[in-house]
Amino acid sequence: MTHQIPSITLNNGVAIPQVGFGTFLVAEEDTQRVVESAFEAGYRHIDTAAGYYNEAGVGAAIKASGLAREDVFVTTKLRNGDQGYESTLAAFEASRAALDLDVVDLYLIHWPSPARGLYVETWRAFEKLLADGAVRAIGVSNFLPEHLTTLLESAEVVPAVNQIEVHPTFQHAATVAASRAAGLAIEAYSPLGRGADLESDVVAAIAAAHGATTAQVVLRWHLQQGTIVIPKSNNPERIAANLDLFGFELSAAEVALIDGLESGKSLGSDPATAEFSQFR
Ligand SMILES: NC(=O)C1=CN([C@@H]2O[C@H](COP(=O)(O)OP(=O)(O)OC[C@H]3O[C@@H](n4cnc5c(N)ncnc54)[C@H](OP(=O)(O)O)[C@@H]3O)[C@@H](O)[C@H]2O)C=CC1
Ligand SMILES: O=C(O)C(=O)[C@@H](O)[C@H](O)C(=O)CO
Repeated sequence: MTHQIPSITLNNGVAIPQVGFGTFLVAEEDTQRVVESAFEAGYRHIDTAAGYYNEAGVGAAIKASGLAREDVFVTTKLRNGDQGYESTLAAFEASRAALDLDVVDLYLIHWPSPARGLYVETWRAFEKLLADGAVRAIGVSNFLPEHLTTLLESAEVVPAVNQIEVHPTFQHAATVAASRAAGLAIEAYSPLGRGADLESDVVAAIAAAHGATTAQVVLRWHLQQGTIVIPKSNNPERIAANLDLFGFELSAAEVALIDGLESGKSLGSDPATAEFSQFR
């Protein structure tokens, strides 16, 4: 099945496919196979991170796929423990080598890690990587409005994206609004609520009305708000189905019903305090 995946144009003119494939918890030894199957299903945007320890598998899949480099969009992220000017530049080189790429499409500060007090200095290194042409776009992840405000006070380049937890039961409205107001695109991580939001009766009823899966309905809800999504699955049928999103449209009333599922309960960690040992 081939899909026409729409792109979002970032604030520096770079186009990012609106649906990408997430690779958190895909083991290094499985990554090449899983990412190759994502390419076969039609994905052209892969989301990895130094802290996922699978960048080499992503790079191997790109090589094995035979796809033209310009047809694949790769995001990776800086580990918390690598924040700082020189350490960021060194960590980027390690990621670039693991991915076996000359240029990374999008590089993100994975978490603000405010206890370290280094994200502003780290951003200066990101700006250098962008100026040097080593990356096509730079952005942040898990930045709350207060972190964006601090960063923007001294940033020369406005981040292109904020990759944050967004799904029907946790819509993160204040952070989405602050990010969009500053010109950042929103990338929703855990877009399916790690599978939990698919259990909703509201979503199930809408899915039945469209002859779609619950995951397709939730992903359409994101897409119709201009949000970039990076669902993850290890299951080949779900990998394919999660990209088959362009044969139906939710009505405004259906979107509003899903909006009503907000619970305020995050499934992840609080960016104000999270540090993460695996991202040391
Ligand atoms: N920047 C950050 O801090 C973070 C970034 N991320 C990124 O976002 C990606 C996605 O987020 P993630 O937390 O994995 O959560 P998702 O919302 O993508 O949910 C993944 C879960 O949903 C299940 N699932 C996927 N598709 C379907 C389907 N069609 N029907 C039923 N169940 C389904 C998967 O199971 P199965 O595999 O069995 O299909 C898996 O258990 C990550 O892989 C990572 O790349 C995630 C967290 C934090
Ligand atoms: O997946 C990521 O990118 C994350 O940062 C999180 O999933 C984080 O590692 C976490 O939630 C650990 O429990």
